[in-house]
Amino acid sequence: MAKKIIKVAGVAIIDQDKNKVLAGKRNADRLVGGMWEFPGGKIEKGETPQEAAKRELKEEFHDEVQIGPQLGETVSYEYDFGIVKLTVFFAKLLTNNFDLVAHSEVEWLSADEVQKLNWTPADAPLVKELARTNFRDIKF
Ligand SMILES: Nc1nc2c([nH]c(=O)n2[C@H]2C[C@H](O)[C@@H](COP(=O)(O)OP(=O)(O)OP(=O)(O)O)O2)c(=O)[nH]1
Repeated sequence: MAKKIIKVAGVAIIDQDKNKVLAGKRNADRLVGGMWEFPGGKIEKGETPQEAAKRELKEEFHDEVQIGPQLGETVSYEYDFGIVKLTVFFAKLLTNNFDLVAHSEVEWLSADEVQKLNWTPADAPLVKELARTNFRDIKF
């Protein structure tokens, strides 16, 4: 049987003063648990990827974000449970609650630190792109 396509939107939250990006560690009991990711989740019917990203941030951190340009290209990655199509946007925080609902921890990283974490395999090309980005250059 053909594998299920799972459309996902995530955010690379950046702090342009500190020139850092935020990574979240997925709660251990979730699919692909314990790995680092771009906070976000599945795009629901009728939502744009940007709307999904904003909604997920509200659900996962109880925070509002402003969505900026896309990071790299949409990534397609085949897991045993389906094919994830992941679109990630740069974003900045408009609030600072950081209630951890879906993550066990978060970390702010400079571009040369991003590759030290154990990211989900789908994220590899996006993390590579982050590693060569100056977050201060991102325009909102
Ligand atoms: N948010 C996010 N998901 C990712 C990344 N990389 C990656 O492979 N995924 C996968 C893991 C999941 O299979 C899927 C996202 O689903 P999710 O479990 O986060 O979605 P959700 O919050 O809408 O749903 P759920 O846990 O309630 O089922 O995409 C990433 O960087 N960020």
